[in-house]
Amino acid sequence: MHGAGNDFVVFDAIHQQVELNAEQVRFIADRHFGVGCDQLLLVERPTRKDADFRYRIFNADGGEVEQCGNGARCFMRFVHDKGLSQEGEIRVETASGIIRPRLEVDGQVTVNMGEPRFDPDQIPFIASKQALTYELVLEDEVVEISALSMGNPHAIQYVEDIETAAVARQGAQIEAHPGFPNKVNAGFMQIVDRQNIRLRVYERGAGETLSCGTGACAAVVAGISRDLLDPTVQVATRGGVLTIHWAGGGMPVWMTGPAENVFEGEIDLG
Ligand SMILES: N[C@H](CCC[C@H](N)C(=O)O)C(=O)O
Repeated sequence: MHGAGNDFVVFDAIHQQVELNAEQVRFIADRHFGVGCDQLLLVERPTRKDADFRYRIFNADGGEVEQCGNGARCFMRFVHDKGLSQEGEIRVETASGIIRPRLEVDGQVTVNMGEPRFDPDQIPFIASKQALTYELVLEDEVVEISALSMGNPHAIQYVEDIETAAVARQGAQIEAHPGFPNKVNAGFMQIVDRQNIRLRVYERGAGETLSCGTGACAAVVAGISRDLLDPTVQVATRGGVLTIHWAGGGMPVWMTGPAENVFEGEIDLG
Protein backbone atom coordinates (compact mmCIF):
# COMPACT_ATOMS: atom_id res chain seq x y z
CA MET A 1 0.00 0.00 0.00
CA HIS A 2 1.00 3.65 -0.19
CA GLY A 3 -0.14 6.96 1.20
CA ALA A 4 1.08 9.73 -1.15
CA GLY A 5 4.02 7.60 -2.25
CA ASN A 6 5.15 6.61 1.27
CA ASP A 7 4.89 2.84 0.89
CA PHE A 8 4.09 0.04 3.29
CA VAL A 9 3.83 -3.71 3.58
CA VAL A 10 0.73 -4.29 5.74
CA PHE A 11 0.09 -7.59 7.56
CA ASP A 12 -3.23 -8.89 8.89
CA ALA A 13 -1.97 -9.97 12.31
CA ILE A 14 -5.53 -10.73 13.49
CA HIS A 15 -6.21 -13.85 11.42
CA GLN A 16 -2.59 -15.05 11.53
CA GLN A 17 0.26 -15.01 14.02
CA VAL A 18 2.85 -12.44 12.87
CA GLU A 19 6.01 -12.27 15.01
CA LEU A 20 8.83 -10.57 13.08
CA ASN A 21 12.34 -9.84 14.31
CA ALA A 22 14.34 -6.84 13.07
CA GLU A 23 16.20 -8.94 10.50
CA GLN A 24 12.93 -10.21 8.99
CA VAL A 25 11.55 -6.65 8.86
CA ARG A 26 14.71 -5.50 7.05
CA PHE A 27 14.37 -8.40 4.59
CA ILE A 28 10.71 -7.60 3.79
CA ALA A 29 11.52 -3.88 3.43
CA ASP A 30 14.48 -4.53 1.10
CA ARG A 31 13.58 -3.29 -2.42
CA HIS A 32 15.87 -5.85 -4.13
CA PHE A 33 16.01 -8.99 -2.01
CA GLY A 34 12.59 -8.65 -0.38
CA VAL A 35 9.25 -6.94 -1.13
CA GLY A 36 10.26 -3.30 -0.56
CA CYS A 37 8.72 -0.58 1.65
CA ASP A 38 9.51 2.45 3.81
CA GLN A 39 7.66 0.97 6.78
CA LEU A 40 6.02 -2.35 7.72
CA LEU A 41 2.63 -2.15 9.48
CA LEU A 42 0.87 -4.76 11.65
CA VAL A 43 -2.93 -4.77 12.08
CA GLU A 44 -3.56 -6.40 15.48
CA ARG A 45 -6.30 -6.82 18.07
CA PRO A 46 -6.22 -4.00 20.66
CA THR A 47 -4.71 -4.37 24.13
CA ARG A 48 -6.79 -1.37 25.40
CA LYS A 49 -10.56 -1.41 26.01
CA ASP A 50 -10.92 2.05 24.40
CA ALA A 51 -9.49 0.90 21.07
CA ASP A 52 -10.81 -1.20 18.16
CA PHE A 53 -7.40 -2.20 16.76
CA ARG A 54 -3.70 -2.01 17.59
CA TYR A 55 -1.31 -0.51 14.99
CA ARG A 56 2.40 -1.36 15.11
CA ILE A 57 4.95 0.37 12.89
CA PHE A 58 8.45 -0.76 11.89
CA ASN A 59 10.89 1.34 9.85
CA ALA A 60 12.83 -0.24 6.98
CA ASP A 61 15.88 -0.45 9.30
CA GLY A 62 13.89 -2.86 11.52
CA GLY A 63 13.24 -0.47 14.41
CA GLU A 64 9.73 -0.23 15.92
CA VAL A 65 8.45 3.34 16.23
CA GLU A 66 5.60 5.24 17.85
CA GLN A 67 3.59 6.74 14.98
CA CYS A 68 3.13 6.89 11.21
CA GLY A 69 0.61 9.24 9.60
CA ASN A 70 0.51 8.00 6.00
CA GLY A 71 0.42 4.49 7.42
CA ALA A 72 -2.61 5.35 9.57
CA ARG A 73 -4.62 6.19 6.44
CA CYS A 74 -3.55 2.90 4.80
CA PHE A 75 -4.44 1.10 8.05
CA MET A 76 -8.02 2.44 7.73
CA ARG A 77 -8.22 1.48 4.04
CA PHE A 78 -6.90 -2.04 4.84
CA VAL A 79 -9.32 -2.62 7.72
CA HIS A 80 -12.27 -1.43 5.62
CA ASP A 81 -11.37 -3.32 2.41
CA LYS A 82 -10.62 -6.53 4.33
CA GLY A 83 -13.98 -6.31 6.11
CA LEU A 84 -12.27 -6.17 9.53
CA SER A 85 -14.62 -3.32 10.47
CA GLN A 86 -17.78 -1.81 8.98
CA GLU A 87 -17.26 1.42 10.92
CA GLY A 88 -16.48 4.63 9.01
CA GLU A 89 -14.24 5.76 11.88
CA ILE A 90 -12.12 3.51 14.12
CA ARG A 91 -10.08 3.98 17.32
CA VAL A 92 -6.53 2.79 16.78
CA GLU A 93 -4.09 2.07 19.59
CA THR A 94 -0.51 3.09 18.84
CA ALA A 95 2.63 3.24 20.98
CA SER A 96 2.00 6.98 21.36
CA GLY A 97 -1.73 6.91 22.13
CA ILE A 98 -5.09 6.56 20.35
CA ILE A 99 -5.56 7.99 16.83
CA ARG A 100 -8.88 8.00 14.96
CA PRO A 101 -8.89 7.49 11.18
CA ARG A 102 -12.10 8.14 9.24
CA LEU A 103 -13.00 7.14 5.67
CA GLU A 104 -14.17 10.10 3.54
CA VAL A 105 -16.80 9.77 0.79
CA ASP A 106 -14.20 10.61 -1.86
CA GLY A 107 -12.03 7.69 -0.74
CA GLN A 108 -9.50 9.83 1.06
CA VAL A 109 -8.89 9.26 4.77
CA THR A 110 -8.91 11.85 7.58
CA VAL A 111 -7.04 11.10 10.81
CA ASN A 112 -7.17 12.85 14.18
CA MET A 113 -3.45 12.56 14.91
CA GLY A 114 -3.70 13.83 18.50
CA GLU A 115 -1.94 16.83 20.02
CA PRO A 116 1.60 17.96 19.15
CA ARG A 117 4.08 18.00 22.06
CA PHE A 118 6.69 20.76 22.37
CA ASP A 119 8.31 19.93 25.72
CA PRO A 120 11.89 18.89 24.82
CA ASP A 121 11.64 16.00 27.30
CA GLN A 122 8.65 14.63 25.37
CA ILE A 123 10.29 14.80 21.94
CA PRO A 124 12.95 13.83 23.27
CA PHE A 125 15.43 16.62 22.47
CA ILE A 126 18.27 17.86 24.67
CA ALA A 127 17.64 21.61 25.12
CA SER A 128 18.09 24.04 28.03
CA LYS A 129 14.50 25.26 27.60
CA GLN A 130 11.50 24.94 25.25
CA ALA A 131 11.64 27.38 22.30
CA LEU A 132 10.02 27.99 18.90
CA THR A 133 13.38 27.41 17.19
CA TYR A 134 16.74 25.95 18.17
CA GLU A 135 20.25 26.11 16.67
CA LEU A 136 21.59 22.67 15.76
CA VAL A 137 25.34 22.30 15.19
CA LEU A 138 26.08 19.98 12.27
CA GLU A 139 29.49 18.80 11.00
CA ASP A 140 30.34 22.01 9.16
CA GLU A 141 27.39 24.36 9.66
CA VAL A 142 24.74 25.50 12.15
CA VAL A 143 21.09 25.15 11.12
CA GLU A 144 17.91 26.60 12.66
CA ILE A 145 15.18 24.05 13.41
CA SER A 146 11.84 23.76 15.14
CA ALA A 147 11.52 20.56 17.16
CA LEU A 148 8.32 18.79 18.30
CA SER A 149 6.70 15.39 18.67
CA MET A 150 3.66 13.95 16.88
CA GLY A 151 4.21 10.85 18.98
CA ASN A 152 7.42 10.49 16.99
CA PRO A 153 10.24 13.07 16.95
CA HIS A 154 10.58 15.77 14.25
CA ALA A 155 13.19 18.46 13.50
CA ILE A 156 11.97 20.93 10.86
CA GLN A 157 14.17 23.33 8.88
CA TYR A 158 12.83 26.35 6.90
CA VAL A 159 14.42 26.47 3.45
CA GLU A 160 14.12 28.81 0.46
CA ASP A 161 13.79 25.98 -2.10
CA ILE A 162 13.28 22.33 -1.23
CA GLU A 163 14.62 21.29 -4.66
CA THR A 164 18.08 22.59 -3.75
CA ALA A 165 17.95 21.77 -0.02
CA ALA A 166 20.75 19.46 1.21
CA VAL A 167 18.23 16.79 2.23
CA ALA A 168 20.51 13.74 1.93
CA ARG A 169 23.58 15.31 3.57
CA GLN A 170 21.93 17.36 6.31
CA GLY A 171 19.11 14.82 6.79
CA ALA A 172 21.55 12.05 7.69
CA GLN A 173 23.40 14.31 10.14
CA ILE A 174 20.20 15.57 11.78
CA GLU A 175 18.70 12.06 12.02
CA ALA A 176 21.73 10.87 14.02
CA HIS A 177 22.36 14.14 15.92
CA PRO A 178 23.23 13.47 19.60
CA GLY A 179 20.69 16.12 20.64
CA PHE A 180 17.99 13.56 19.74
CA PRO A 181 18.57 10.52 21.99
CA ASN A 182 16.00 8.45 20.02
CA LYS A 183 17.15 9.93 16.65
CA VAL A 184 14.72 12.14 14.67
CA ASN A 185 12.87 12.67 11.39
CA ALA A 186 14.39 15.67 9.53
CA GLY A 187 11.90 17.88 7.67
CA PHE A 188 12.73 20.56 5.07
CA MET A 189 9.86 23.03 4.64
CA GLN A 190 9.49 25.74 1.98
CA ILE A 191 6.69 28.16 2.84
CA VAL A 192 4.92 29.16 -0.41
CA ASP A 193 2.21 31.24 1.29
CA ARG A 194 0.15 31.07 4.50
CA GLN A 195 -1.91 28.14 3.12
CA ASN A 196 0.66 26.21 1.10
CA ILE A 197 4.01 24.63 1.85
CA ARG A 198 6.34 22.22 0.03
CA LEU A 199 7.97 19.53 2.16
CA ARG A 200 10.67 16.89 1.94
CA VAL A 201 11.48 14.59 4.86
CA TYR A 202 14.57 12.50 5.54
CA GLU A 203 12.88 9.94 7.77
CA ARG A 204 14.41 8.23 10.80
CA GLY A 205 15.10 4.61 9.89
CA ALA A 206 14.12 4.95 6.24
CA GLY A 207 15.95 7.88 4.57
CA GLU A 208 14.12 10.35 2.31
CA THR A 209 10.58 9.17 1.53
CA LEU A 210 8.17 10.60 -1.06
CA SER A 211 5.91 11.75 1.76
CA CYS A 212 5.75 11.75 5.58
CA GLY A 213 2.38 12.20 7.28
CA THR A 214 3.61 13.00 10.79
CA GLY A 215 6.28 15.16 9.13
CA ALA A 216 3.58 17.16 7.36
CA CYS A 217 1.72 17.57 10.67
CA ALA A 218 4.92 18.64 12.45
CA ALA A 219 5.91 21.14 9.74
CA VAL A 220 2.48 22.82 9.71
CA VAL A 221 2.34 22.96 13.53
CA ALA A 222 5.82 24.53 13.59
CA GLY A 223 4.82 27.12 10.98
CA ILE A 224 1.53 27.98 12.74
CA SER A 225 3.37 28.26 16.09
CA ARG A 226 5.56 30.95 14.50
CA ASP A 227 2.52 32.67 12.93
CA LEU A 228 3.84 31.90 9.45
CA LEU A 229 0.87 29.72 8.43
CA ASP A 230 -2.96 29.68 8.68
CA PRO A 231 -4.82 26.85 10.51
CA THR A 232 -5.43 24.82 7.32
CA VAL A 233 -2.47 24.16 5.01
CA GLN A 234 -1.96 22.16 1.80
CA VAL A 235 1.32 20.24 2.06
CA ALA A 236 2.87 19.37 -1.30
CA THR A 237 5.16 16.36 -0.93
CA ARG A 238 6.95 14.57 -3.77
CA GLY A 239 4.34 11.79 -3.64
CA GLY A 240 1.16 13.85 -3.34
CA VAL A 241 -0.74 16.53 -1.40
CA LEU A 242 -1.82 16.24 2.25
CA THR A 243 -4.23 18.65 3.96
CA ILE A 244 -3.31 19.49 7.56
CA HIS A 245 -5.44 21.43 10.03
CA TRP A 246 -4.46 22.60 13.51
CA ALA A 247 -6.42 25.17 15.56
CA GLY A 248 -3.47 25.70 17.93
CA GLY A 249 -3.04 25.26 21.68
CA GLY A 250 -3.96 21.85 23.04
CA MET A 251 -6.06 20.98 19.98
CA PRO A 252 -5.44 17.85 17.91
CA VAL A 253 -3.87 17.90 14.45
CA TRP A 254 -6.08 16.68 11.56
CA MET A 255 -4.57 15.11 8.44
CA THR A 256 -6.41 14.21 5.22
CA GLY A 257 -4.90 12.39 2.27
CA PRO A 258 -4.93 9.36 -0.02
CA ALA A 259 -4.51 5.66 0.83
CA GLU A 260 -4.05 3.17 -2.01
CA ASN A 261 -3.72 -0.60 -2.20
CA VAL A 262 -1.15 -1.69 -4.80
CA PHE A 263 -1.15 -5.51 -4.59
CA GLU A 264 -1.48 -8.40 -2.15
CA GLY A 265 0.60 -11.51 -1.78
CA GLU A 266 2.06 -14.14 0.50
CA ILE A 267 5.66 -14.39 1.60
CA ASP A 268 7.43 -17.38 3.10
CA LEU A 269 9.86 -16.12 5.73
CA GLY A 270 11.53 -19.51 5.81
N1 LIG B 1 10.16 7.29 10.12
C1 LIG B 1 9.17 7.60 11.18
C2 LIG B 1 8.02 6.57 11.14
C3 LIG B 1 7.18 6.69 9.88
C4 LIG B 1 6.53 8.05 9.76
C5 LIG B 1 6.06 8.47 8.37
N2 LIG B 1 6.18 7.50 7.32
C6 LIG B 1 4.66 9.08 8.42
O1 LIG B 1 3.90 8.98 7.43
O2 LIG B 1 4.34 9.69 9.46
C7 LIG B 1 9.87 7.55 12.55
O3 LIG B 1 10.90 6.87 12.67
O4 LIG B 1 9.35 8.21 13.47
